[in-house]
Amino acid sequence: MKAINKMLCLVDGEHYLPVTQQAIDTLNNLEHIDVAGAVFIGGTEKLRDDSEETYSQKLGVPVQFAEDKDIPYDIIVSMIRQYNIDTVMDLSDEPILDYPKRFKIACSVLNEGISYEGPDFKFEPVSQYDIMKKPSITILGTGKRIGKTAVSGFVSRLIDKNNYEPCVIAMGRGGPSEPEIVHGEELEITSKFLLEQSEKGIHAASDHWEDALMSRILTIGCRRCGGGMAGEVFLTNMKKGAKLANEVDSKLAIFEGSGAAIPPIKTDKKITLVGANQPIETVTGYFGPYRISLGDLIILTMCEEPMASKDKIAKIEEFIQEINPDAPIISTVFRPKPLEDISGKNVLFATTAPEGVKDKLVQYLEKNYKCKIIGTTSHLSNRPLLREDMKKYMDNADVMLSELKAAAVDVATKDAINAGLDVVYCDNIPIPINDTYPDLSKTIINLVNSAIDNFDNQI
Ligand SMILES: Nc1ncnc2c1ncn2[C@@H]1O[C@H](COP(=O)(O)OP(=O)(O)OP(=O)(O)O)[C@@H](O)[C@H]1O
Ligand SMILES: O=C(O)[C@@H](COP(=O)(O)O)OP(=O)(O)O
Repeated sequence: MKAINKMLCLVDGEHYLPVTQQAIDTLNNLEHIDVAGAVFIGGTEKLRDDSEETYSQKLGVPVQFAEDKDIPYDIIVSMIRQYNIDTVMDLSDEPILDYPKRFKIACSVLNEGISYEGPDFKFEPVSQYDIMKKPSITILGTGKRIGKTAVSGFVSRLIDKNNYEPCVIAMGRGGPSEPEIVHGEELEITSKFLLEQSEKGIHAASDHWEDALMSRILTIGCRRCGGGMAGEVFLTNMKKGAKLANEVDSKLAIFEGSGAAIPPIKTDKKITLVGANQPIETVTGYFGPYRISLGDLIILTMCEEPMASKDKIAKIEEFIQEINPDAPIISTVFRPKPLEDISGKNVLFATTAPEGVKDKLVQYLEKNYKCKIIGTTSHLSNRPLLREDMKKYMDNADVMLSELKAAAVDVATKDAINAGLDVVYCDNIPIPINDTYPDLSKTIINLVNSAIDNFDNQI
């Protein structure tokens, strides 16, 4: 049986009161809707009386007024809680609400776990299915390639080393049709093995292969198609993957988002990744604040020039602090870490990192891994350009060093093996930009411990 939908309406004084009243009556006349209250969010053009009492009487529902000229985001949230609201219905419009204000309302409403609707839109909080029978965490992000897999690898290795026995469940747009277990803890995942997988038609650079190779733990690969503005996916088999995660030999599950899509599984704690390289409005506007508010720990990635200036990093940190004051924030950069010894070798380095940081990464590799980088390509995700770049340098290289992403297997690994090169894969390690931030490893262990406490307290 369908439950009654308790609504909170957003109204304004730019509408003539009888018009708003008709809209509320129309909603209330529907059997499944109960308008439990209204928030007067501003506007005086057609306002004849500005008392909460008169408005409440005329509209037939409790009304609260904005106390100042800005949109009363806090009153909307407090009324949602007070009246146990299911849906916020927007009966206002320009000029009181513009797009940025509506997104801000949407983030506040979705954060309360309810829907925000207007005449031609409906936003819903991301699905969170309650499946897990062991402690779990989520790693989600505000965009594509901002380092979820890199951080997930760092987290899994760290907690594995500390005997928490994690497994990782990843979903990707190249993931398998049935959730697939990869025993990273047992399998020897070599370049030849990955190439064999790729030749069977599998996306062998998919996130769960990367996780398994980089972290040497059990991973479960899932797929997803599409991603909504607030992080919902159109299709995924991650629910099945979560059930599998309950059964496998591990004590803690790490769910990894894909792009800006959020794993649809209810977990005990969440880490939100924010890319300092992203346009600032993607972080501070649209559904960036929603994702940031979901995090119990916020890791800012790519915090260096040319992706982000000091000023931009400070602005993002300040914004995060304002909207999610309880979550620790740690600003980081990534540095490459080859999985095998490449000292003394002539290396061709393939990455998806932007051209602008290439020189920094090359210097870092040469200094820390005593190799000679004789050529690089940042075209790992563009097969024709990658092939062209590889041809230029392959004759002089001993080793193909590549991230395990995009065309790393079907092009980089394949062509390198054919040319007689050794293939070594390369991880990306998050490193805090200075020591004013909380210690990354300790903060992650604290988060994992509180996820375990949270799980234990719910049993
Ligand atoms: N110093 C750096 N500066 C900028 N980008 C870097 C740097 N080092 C590595 N990168 C890039 O950061 C990205 C991290 O990718 P990763 O797969 O971890 O992100 P993701 O958020 O999991 O991506 P997806 O959305 O595909 O799941 C890679 O493209 C990598 O090349
Ligand atoms: O298909 C996958 O597993 C990932 C990784 O793809 P590549 O990095 O290998 O392209 O794609 P996602 O949908 O998360 O962007």
